[in-house]
Amino acid sequence: MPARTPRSSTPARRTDRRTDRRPSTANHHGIHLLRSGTAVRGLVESAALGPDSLVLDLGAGPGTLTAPLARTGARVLAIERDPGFLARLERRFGDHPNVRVVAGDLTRVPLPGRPFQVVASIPYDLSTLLLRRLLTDANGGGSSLAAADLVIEWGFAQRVSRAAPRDLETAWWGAAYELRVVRRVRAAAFTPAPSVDSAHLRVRPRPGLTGRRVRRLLYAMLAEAFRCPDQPARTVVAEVAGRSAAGRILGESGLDRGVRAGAVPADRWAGVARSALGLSRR
Ligand SMILES: C[S@@+](CC[C@H](N)C(=O)[O-])C[C@H]1O[C@@H](n2cnc3c(N)ncnc32)[C@H](O)[C@@H]1O
Repeated sequence: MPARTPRSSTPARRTDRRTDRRPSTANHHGIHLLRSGTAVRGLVESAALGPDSLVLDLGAGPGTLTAPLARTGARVLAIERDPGFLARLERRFGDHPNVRVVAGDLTRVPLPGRPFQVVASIPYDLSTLLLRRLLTDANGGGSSLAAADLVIEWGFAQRVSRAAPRDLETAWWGAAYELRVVRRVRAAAFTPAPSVDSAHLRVRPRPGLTGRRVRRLLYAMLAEAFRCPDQPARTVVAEVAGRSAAGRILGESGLDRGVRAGAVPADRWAGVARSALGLSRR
């Protein structure tokens, strides 16, 4: 895929602000297009799409992912805001029966109301914002995301997929969703190559966490745990679920009595919340 200089000033694949690292590429728009067939195939296969699926290609560029997504038979929304890329997408997919090219800004384009998947190589600088848009919050607000396979900056992927997250927001994401790095996507897999590697991040909602009560309880525990990560997890559970139940809940969840709240893996908190409500942990 030849490098192409878009006409707009789109800040596409720039490093997420939290990392302070910036691609050193000469491409002043910072747009890095996927050119690795392995990475593209890995994303599309992981998504396991079929004719009933609705999939969003967020930041579709020239259609590198849009084309293999369309071949699965899924309905594809290719969302892009760069006029040059949009014209190219229209030329390629304007007559395609299951592709709709959407001119829109990823920060505010309306997301579908029905369950949808995302397969996309998203702009680095929108990574946090897009996860916030896609992943549901403790009150069930957010989108109808069923699954996502994303190419994001390696460091950001490591941060959000840590077993023991360091902040409340990533702990919530890790508790409510399985966030797994499937593979490293080397800088050379893009043209032009950015200065940092990327990752294929697989995002799937964890089963058994759809109810409002369990989500609220889970969030309350995480909030208490991250208010003071050095306190024992037992204190957190006692605070939220009651002192008398704390021992039983910890035992059922297989957590050591003395473990620090900040050291408990995010997915274990999901099990704790389910135990606290008398739900089975699987
Ligand atoms: C990393 S490139 C990926 C392009 C293509 N999907 C690929 O894999 O080669 C990110 C794309 O997002 C687009 N983009 C950046 N910011 C955007 C925004 N706010 N709204 C819509 N598209 C945006 C860029 O124009 C660019 O095409």
